[in-house]
Amino acid sequence: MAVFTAVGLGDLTQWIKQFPLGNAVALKGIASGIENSNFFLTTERGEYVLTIFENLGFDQLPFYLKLMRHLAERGIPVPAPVANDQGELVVALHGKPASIVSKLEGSSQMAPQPAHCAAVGAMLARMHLAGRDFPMEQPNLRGLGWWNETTPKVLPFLTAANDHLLRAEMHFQEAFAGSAHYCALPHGPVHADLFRNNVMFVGTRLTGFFDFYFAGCDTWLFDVAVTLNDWCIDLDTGVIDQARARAMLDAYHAERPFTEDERASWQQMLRAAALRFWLSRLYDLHLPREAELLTPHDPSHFERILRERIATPAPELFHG
Ligand SMILES: Nc1ncnc2c1ncn2[C@@H]1O[C@H](COP(=O)(O)OP(=O)(O)O)[C@@H](O)[C@H]1O
Ligand SMILES: N[C@@H](CCOP(=O)(O)O)C(=O)O
Repeated sequence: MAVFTAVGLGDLTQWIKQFPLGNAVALKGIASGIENSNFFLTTERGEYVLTIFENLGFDQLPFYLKLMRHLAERGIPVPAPVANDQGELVVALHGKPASIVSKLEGSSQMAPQPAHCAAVGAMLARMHLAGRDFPMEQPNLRGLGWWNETTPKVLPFLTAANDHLLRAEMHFQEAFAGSAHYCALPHGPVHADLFRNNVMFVGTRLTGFFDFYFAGCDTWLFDVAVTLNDWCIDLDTGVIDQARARAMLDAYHAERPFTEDERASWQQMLRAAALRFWLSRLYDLHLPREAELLTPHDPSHFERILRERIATPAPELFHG
C-alpha cells in the first residue's frame, strides 16, 4: 500500500478548479511506489496521475517538475506536469505539496530483452541532449558529497569484509572524481534512477520515463552506468548480460556519441553507480525515515554488483 495521505474524490471538487482539466470524475490509489502517495485521476479532459509528496518539500519540487516539463516540450516521453491558473506546478493538497502530471500508457518491462535495452539507451541519449538548455541547476543529491556523509553512518552496521569494501571503494571514487578524465566528462540533467520500474513500454515501444525525483545535474555517463547496472544484468548474480549491454550502449552511442574521456572512465563509473545504490539501500535499511520504504530493498544486491564490477572488465563503451 503506497497511499500515505488519503484523498477522496470529494476532496478534489473545489481543488481541481484551479487546473484547466474540468471536473474530477474518478480517483484510484496506486498500490506500488514507496515514497509518495500516487493516484490515477480521471477528469473531463483525460487521464492523469496525482502525486502527494511525502518527503520532498515545496522548495525542492520545482527543479524536478520544470525538468519534466522542459523534456516533455522537447518530445521526450515523460509525464508532463499540468500548471494551475497561477502557472504553478506544485500546489498544496491536505497541507502537502502535490502535482498533476499526464499519465503514460503501457507498463514496466521487468524482463527486458535487447530490443528494450536499445530503446532505453536511445531515449536516454535523447533525454541528455534535450536537457542541455535546461536553465536550472541542482546537483545530484545522491552524489559523492552524500556518499561521504552517509558512509560513516552505515559503517557500524557492516561486517568486517563490507567495512573494508566500502572504505576502499570510497577511496577509489574520491581519486576518480579528482581525475582529469572525470573533470572532462560531459554533464547536465540526469534521471539518476532509471531502473526497470521507472520506464513504460507497450511491447518493445518505449512509452515513457518517469519518477524523476532523484534527478540532478551530474555526468551523463553516471546515468548510463546506473541504467545499465539495472537493465543489462542477470539479477541473481549481477553479471552483465553482453547482448543487452551491447544493445543499450550502441543505441545510446548512435544518438549521442560517447567521448574518449567517457571510454576511459567507464569501469570506474559502473563501480560508482553500484556504490551509490549499495549505500542508499544500506542507509534505508539501517536508518529508515518515516513514510518511506515499507519493504527496504536488499543492499546485498548492489554489494554483489559492486564486487562484480571491480573484478570483471566492463564491456567496451563503444567500438572504434
Ligand atoms: N505518469 C505516470 N503515468 C502512468 N503511471 C504512473 C505515472 N507515474 C506513476 N505511475 C505509476 O505509479 C507507480 C508508482 O510510482 P512511483 O513514481 O514509482 O512512486 P514512488 O515515487 O512512490 O516510488 C508506478 O509504478 C506506475 O505504475
Ligand atoms: N531504484 C532504487 C530505489 C528508488 O525507488 P523508486 O521506486 O523511487 O525507483 C533502488 O532500487 O534502490
